[in-house]
Amino acid sequence: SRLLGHKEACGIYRVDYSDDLNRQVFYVNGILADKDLFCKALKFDHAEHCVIQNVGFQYCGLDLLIDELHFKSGRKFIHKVVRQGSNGHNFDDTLQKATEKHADDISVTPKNLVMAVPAFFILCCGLICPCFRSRKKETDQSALVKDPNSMDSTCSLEMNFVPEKAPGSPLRVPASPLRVPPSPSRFSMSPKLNRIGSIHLNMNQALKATQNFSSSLKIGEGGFGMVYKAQLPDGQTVAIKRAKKEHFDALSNEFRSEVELLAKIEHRNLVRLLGFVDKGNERLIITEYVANGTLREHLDGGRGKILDFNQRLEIAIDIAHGLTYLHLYAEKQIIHRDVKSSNILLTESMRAKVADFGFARLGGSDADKTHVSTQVKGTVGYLDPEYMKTYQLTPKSDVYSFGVLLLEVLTGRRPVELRRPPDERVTLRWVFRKYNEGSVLEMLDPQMKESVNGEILVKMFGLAIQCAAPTRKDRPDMKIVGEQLWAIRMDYLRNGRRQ
Ligand SMILES: Nc1ncnc2c1ncn2[C@@H]1O[C@H](COP(=O)(O)OP(=O)(O)OP(=O)(O)O)[C@@H](O)[C@H]1O
Repeated sequence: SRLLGHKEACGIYRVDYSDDLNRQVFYVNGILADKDLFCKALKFDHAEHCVIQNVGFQYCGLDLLIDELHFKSGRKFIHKVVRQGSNGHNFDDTLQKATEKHADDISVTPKNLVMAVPAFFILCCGLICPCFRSRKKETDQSALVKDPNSMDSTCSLEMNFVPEKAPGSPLRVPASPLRVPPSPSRFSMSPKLNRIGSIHLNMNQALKATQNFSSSLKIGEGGFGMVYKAQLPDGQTVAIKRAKKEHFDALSNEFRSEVELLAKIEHRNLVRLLGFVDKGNERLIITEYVANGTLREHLDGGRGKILDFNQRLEIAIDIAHGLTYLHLYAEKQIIHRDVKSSNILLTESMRAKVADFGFARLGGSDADKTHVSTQVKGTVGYLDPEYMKTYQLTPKSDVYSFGVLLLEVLTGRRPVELRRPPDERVTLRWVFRKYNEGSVLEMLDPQMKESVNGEILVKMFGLAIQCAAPTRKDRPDMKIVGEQLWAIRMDYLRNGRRQ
């Protein structure tokens, strides 16, 4: 048998484990796995004469090998070993896919995460400024490499509106070309958008629906501007986002991007675009109204009842499904770019919808194109460090943000909490340390009174950490994340509640 050092290629599977405080956690190709699968992978590699240091043979009936190995005392984490594999089935298929994709990669080791996290922290501190938000101006470099498909390169978007002086015209205008006045201006109707059958409001109608943008109907405010709850004559309640005037120039691309992207998608876990107004000094987006506030508000306890664990799991699954749709099933791949808890809206039945596509970008459409080069946008604390470094945007940037968000869901903490002691300020860093110490129970949101089985928590935290891996190739696809969460939920419902 060969004794391998780090990063040497051998075997089909990359196997990792940790056994802090007698809690064993197994991974195969960076994905949480049960012991059987772990041992299967390990034995396979062993049969291939690939033996790795500290890999947990003792759990798999391979004790004879232990003497050959130089086990260190205390915590053990290991790694790396990848080679082209053979076809498997079920979970093996996933592993196989991951194996092929990760061939040259460094996996999420404590070592490289520990190295990445201070860098992440430094970045956070550098970017934190007055608000926790970074919307960097486009750099020369990114402008040069900008993808032609990027929304930023759209010169003008023709917008859709009904003439303002159409007395008595219904607010909901059926999509009919006959209603579309041809207009030479850049605000004229887009045939493509008109076909989607959105609600079309003119400014008078929008003013009426929002009672002149009454502060009593204001439901929120974001970077884009104010958001109002509005009632249409047919009784339908909608949300209307109104751009701040001073941001018109800066927001024009964002506005167009949001309208175009939202217009194309329909999924129960994504906030639906219903209409838009782009007229003179006003830019409005009309979306479905989601009644129960943001996920962040619920985590902060600002909505009364504290989310229970099952609700948190369902919310995480909903978000994963919404993002999977954007990444895989939308007409064109869409990368959200601003996945965060304040962009998740909850319905009355506590189902989650992903909102705010203001930063969204179309992903690479060519088969061989893996990323879009674009300006860095998003929110500090959620930003993929690799994207910040390379300007290369892929769906894995959303996976990273989702990982950070999942930690919020589990701990209730924000990604960065400056009022905490220094070693707890960056939630991801704190979680990683606690996770390695085997203290998962201590990380659970203290507002949540119920007890959750430690095994379930290990899986959840493990998945979140993996999503937030510093290198994108070590992060699972959103679809796999959804499947994993689903499996964890099944497990939880069967036997995850602690007595
Ligand atoms: N469709 C909606 N239904 C109900 N409430 C909404 C809707 N959209 C937004 N809101 C409310 O308005 C607030 C502001 O939303 P908005 O998307 O403009 O900003 P944000 O996401 O909080 O911040 P930013 O846009 O700067 O990232 C939200 O936090 C939410 O409370």
